[in-house]
Amino acid sequence: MARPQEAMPRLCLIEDDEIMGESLAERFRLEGFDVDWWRRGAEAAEALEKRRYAVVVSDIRLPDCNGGDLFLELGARLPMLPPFLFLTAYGTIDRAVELLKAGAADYVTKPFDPDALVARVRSLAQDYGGAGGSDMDGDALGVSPAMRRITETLPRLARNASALLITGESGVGKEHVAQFFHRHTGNPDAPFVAVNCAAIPESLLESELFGYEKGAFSGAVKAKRGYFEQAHGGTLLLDEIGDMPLHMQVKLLRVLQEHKLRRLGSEAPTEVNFRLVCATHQDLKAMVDAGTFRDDLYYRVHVIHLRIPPLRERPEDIRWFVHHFVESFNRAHPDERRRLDPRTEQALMSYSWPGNVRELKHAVERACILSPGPLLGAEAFFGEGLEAGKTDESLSPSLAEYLISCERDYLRMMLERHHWHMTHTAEALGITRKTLWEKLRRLGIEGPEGD
Ligand SMILES: Nc1ncnc2c1ncn2[C@@H]1O[C@H](COP(=O)(O)OP(=O)(O)OP(=O)(O)O)[C@@H](O)[C@H]1O
Repeated sequence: MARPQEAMPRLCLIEDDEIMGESLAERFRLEGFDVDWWRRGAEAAEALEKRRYAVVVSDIRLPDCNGGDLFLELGARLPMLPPFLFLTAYGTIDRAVELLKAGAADYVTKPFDPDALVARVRSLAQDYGGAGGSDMDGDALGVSPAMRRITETLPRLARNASALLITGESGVGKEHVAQFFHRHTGNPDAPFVAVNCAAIPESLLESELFGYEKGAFSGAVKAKRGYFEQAHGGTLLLDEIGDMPLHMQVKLLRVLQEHKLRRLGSEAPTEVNFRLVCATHQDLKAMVDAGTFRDDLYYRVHVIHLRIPPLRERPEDIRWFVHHFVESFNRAHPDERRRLDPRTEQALMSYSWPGNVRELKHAVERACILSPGPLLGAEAFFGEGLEAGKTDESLSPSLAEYLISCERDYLRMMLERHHWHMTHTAEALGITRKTLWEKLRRLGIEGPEGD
């Protein structure tokens, strides 16, 4: 099947030299990029304002301006810039280093190895969000293969499935995915009702879910529709379904089978029809085995199961989310636009994010608010101890450096344990070989002979 158009990474090439530009444009097109080639800085600036690119490859010396000034000027004006990679001649290396400090992604010195350049550009495009197309809009769940698969599958499930089970650690985005499912059911105006089963006291759960008639119990001064009824015609999310007590599980199953319920204090049945999304961070199968979750309900809700991987298993999404949340901040605060220092990105990607997307979102929001200037440095995320130029030795190494060194040591230990067998090590770590390879490259870990 043809890949959708936006899956092709869009490259902005700024190069005035005809021979160099022609050969780069051709090479990148052959490599599967959708290339826009601009000879002048002004044309490129206009395009960068209008189109979304996955990556920019720019010469520093251009006929109408300096590529570095163009980058700085756009960075100050636009809410978000794709990664900039500069092509530098010998005499412009100092300038390229300065640009790195100002937030550029990388530079290569002419003459360069075209294969290495393609590999670097591909990795920047992937880290940033691949296509540079519609990925950053509200209808994407991430850019990792796992999240792309889920994004592609969900609309079909939403049209056909009446029940869905979403599992994953706290904060991975289970409720977000449930809302995405609901938006694609074809009736976006229908109700979406989210209930956290763990947050409702057991004694109130039945009346909250089933509703009650006036006078059904001492506090029932007027009739109330329960969550099941409120979700009628729409989607009901039962979050933390593993926390539902056994006696309520029986009642839930009956509602799912009969599509009817009786409010507390009522004899008359009320018809209810909703799509059910259950979410949990627990292992329901293990709970069935332990007798704390009913097997008949398990089979009823488990028809379609989506597992949302933790962020540490999909580092591509870390950078994508950071940009996504910075962009949200910039939209809300157009006068205080922020952008990321690439060195900060590396530290963010090396951290394991135990609180997943929720923790990352809060960290970005906090960093955007606390950062004194537009460039988000590591100190905004990890504390004042990282402030550039700080000399207090007691604050060294920084948290980011410490986290990176922990990760480096851990990977080395795992590699040694698996005799440096990449596939076995990646499996043991629960990540792909590619992710492992990228981590080794990023952390500067070489094979045993190079050590
Ligand atoms: N794809 C996404 N795009 C934007 N924001 C997201 C995305 N996924 C998650 N978030 C945000 O991350 C936070 C946590 O997400 P969510 O509440 O869906 O996680 P959860 O897995 O349901 O957590 P819990 O298990 O604690 O209930 C929310 O603020 C949510 O808006």
